[in-house]
Amino acid sequence: MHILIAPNAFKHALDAREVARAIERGLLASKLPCSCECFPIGDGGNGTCALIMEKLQGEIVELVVNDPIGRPISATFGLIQGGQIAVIEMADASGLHLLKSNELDPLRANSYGTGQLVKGALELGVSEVIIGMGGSATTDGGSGILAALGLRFLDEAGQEITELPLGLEKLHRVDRSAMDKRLVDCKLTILCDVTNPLLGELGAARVFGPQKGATPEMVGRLESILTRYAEVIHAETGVSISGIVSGGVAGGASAGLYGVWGAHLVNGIEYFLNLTQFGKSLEKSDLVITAEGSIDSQTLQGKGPYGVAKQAKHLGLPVVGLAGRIPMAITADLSAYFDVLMAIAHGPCSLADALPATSNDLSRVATQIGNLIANTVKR
Ligand SMILES: O=C(O)[C@H](O)CO
Repeated sequence: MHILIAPNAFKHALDAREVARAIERGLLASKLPCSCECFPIGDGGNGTCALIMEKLQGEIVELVVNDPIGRPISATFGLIQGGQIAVIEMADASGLHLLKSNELDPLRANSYGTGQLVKGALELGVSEVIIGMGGSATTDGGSGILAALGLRFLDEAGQEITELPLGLEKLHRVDRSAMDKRLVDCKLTILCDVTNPLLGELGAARVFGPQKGATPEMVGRLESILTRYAEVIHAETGVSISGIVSGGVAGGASAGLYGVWGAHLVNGIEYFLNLTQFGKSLEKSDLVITAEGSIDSQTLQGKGPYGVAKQAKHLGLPVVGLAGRIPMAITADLSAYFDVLMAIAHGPCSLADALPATSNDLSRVATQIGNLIANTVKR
């Protein structure tokens, strides 16, 4: 039996590669004679571009850029297709993981460093930029990225606003005249990790602001800033960004880049699986195991395990989903994609106790699955 192991990362516990290895370890320790292929996946968030680079064997370029709160850090981007396409991971320069909890600063954290990476790629003459978005520390609507590319944010008196995103409370208009001219001929594709819109109850500030340190008062201010930002971009470009699907990705950076640069917003996992030719590995497999910290109805909104299961089901393959948390009742929607959905915990425990046990839990459950199949096949 050939088993394809295609998990996402378990946030705060293991990256996708480690998850895959833990499952593989468990299967190989079982009674099931099997071969495994580890195919860790990414849906736009942390680690996605590193996995793309690994699969496509791209060239890595290193640059010193600003982190979300303006400190210099070393970040990388990748070049694929003979240097024609740059692959950038927003979290590399602007990620939440770069800040300690006492450094979170949602009104001032910005995406300027990601813009510096884009500029670095343009310097090398790329004709397309792919940005994996998600896992960001910012709620600046991508104003930092756009500022690094020459967009000027002006107040009513025509003074340039440099403190992003807080200064955008006074935003009156934007000036595109000094923007990098190379953007015109460069395609931008954004791999989106969620479908949330820029504004409103399900928007970037309300849903993701709190995990970036925003208090309820800050969430309100960020929502007003993004509302004003959307109005000003609309006035300048004629493009409405307030309600577009996935406009709330990475603090609204997807929306800002859609409005000003004409970015193509795509489902992160689908794009990832196509780019890395996941289908070829599927064709060789008898069973697929996917996993993520949590698998529930949200997963079906386009998250990693859903993308994997969808393609596997298209070929009629059985799919096992492993997660730290699953719903009490498995709905028909979920069972249409996951033949078996299992929580991996070894007993009732707090998240703090569960996280360090993730690797062992995954291996133990994988061994159980392997043993079950081995015994079933024997009979
Ligand atoms: O970066 C973020 O805000 C979240 O991952 C959603 O995109």
